[in-house]
Amino acid sequence: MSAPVVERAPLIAFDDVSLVYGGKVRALDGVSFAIGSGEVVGLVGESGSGKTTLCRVLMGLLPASSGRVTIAGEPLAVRLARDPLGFRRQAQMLKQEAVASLSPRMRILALAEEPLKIHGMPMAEGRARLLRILKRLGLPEATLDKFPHQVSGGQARRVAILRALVLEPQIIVADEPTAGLDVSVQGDLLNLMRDLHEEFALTYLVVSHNLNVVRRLTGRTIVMYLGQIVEEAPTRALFEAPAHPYAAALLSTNPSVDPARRRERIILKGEIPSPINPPSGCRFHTRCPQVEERCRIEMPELRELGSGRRVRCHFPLTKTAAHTA
Ligand SMILES: Nc1ncnc2c1ncn2[C@@H]1O[C@H](COP(=O)(O)OP(=O)(O)OP(=O)(O)O)[C@@H](O)[C@H]1O
Repeated sequence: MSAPVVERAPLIAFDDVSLVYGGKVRALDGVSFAIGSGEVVGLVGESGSGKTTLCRVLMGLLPASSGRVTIAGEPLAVRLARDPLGFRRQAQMLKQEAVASLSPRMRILALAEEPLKIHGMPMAEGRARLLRILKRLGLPEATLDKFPHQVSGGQARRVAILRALVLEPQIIVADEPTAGLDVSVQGDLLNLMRDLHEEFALTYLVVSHNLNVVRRLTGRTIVMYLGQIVEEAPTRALFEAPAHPYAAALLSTNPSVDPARRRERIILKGEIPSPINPPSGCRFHTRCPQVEERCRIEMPELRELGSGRRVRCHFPLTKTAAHTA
């Protein structure tokens, strides 16, 4: 007799999640996705598409207006009520501003120990872990005696990673992890993040305007437009042939090193509309290069297209069309 199949709940699941600010700004609108333990998922979309809001809901900083967020099968609201500090350890956010917000009067050692104190973790054990991670991050021990302004941008970013990793998190939400760094330092940081993912068995959600960051780091990418997921696909497949016209336009702005893959840049008309008064039908129809009558009236569902791809479009691009778009 074969063993019963045990369905494991995904580590992170959003089920029809909406978030409305102040009763009228619908920043997230029916967002559903799942991230399995150990996955590295990218989140892209232009400014105002709802990426930061999604991260804040995931981190339990904003309650969803409707829908359900679950962490390993448990509703996030229940988890936060049951074990708030446990969840704050389990899910860490790496923000670009995290470095700037480090207290300038505290030495790096005190800054790195601060999360351990806040979480009441045993100091001796925590410090041993801190030193181990410090070394793994390629930071000399002398760094601990310095103040934040005495280290380079790349090192400061590592200090922020150190502060997150001492808490032994499982989930890392990285918001623009390489923004503001020199290109060579960016590459090092991405390599480091990739190694840490393996070594610390982390699950990443990577938010970035820099599509190359997402391409290098992630296995799957979610594309958002005006509070909705418009496409989700394995990263490689998405970059090769986006199926949603918005994804195609967004990715066409990314310079490809491979001339065979270079596409013509698709320039979208106008700005992203306001989520206070979103367009009827497909949210993207006001800017879509191949809009049809149906798109103005009927909102497309997020449909499975096979091979792990979901697309919210009545007329998804075929592979050939995407290449010649
Ligand atoms: N506190 C708030 N109150 C009202 N509206 C808000 C608030 N925060 C964000 N918004 C609006 O919600 C929408 C989504 O914003 P969000 O910051 O999540 O987008 P984003 O994709 O993260 O943008 P960026 O890439 O610029 O960070 C935008 O229209 C924004 O103006």
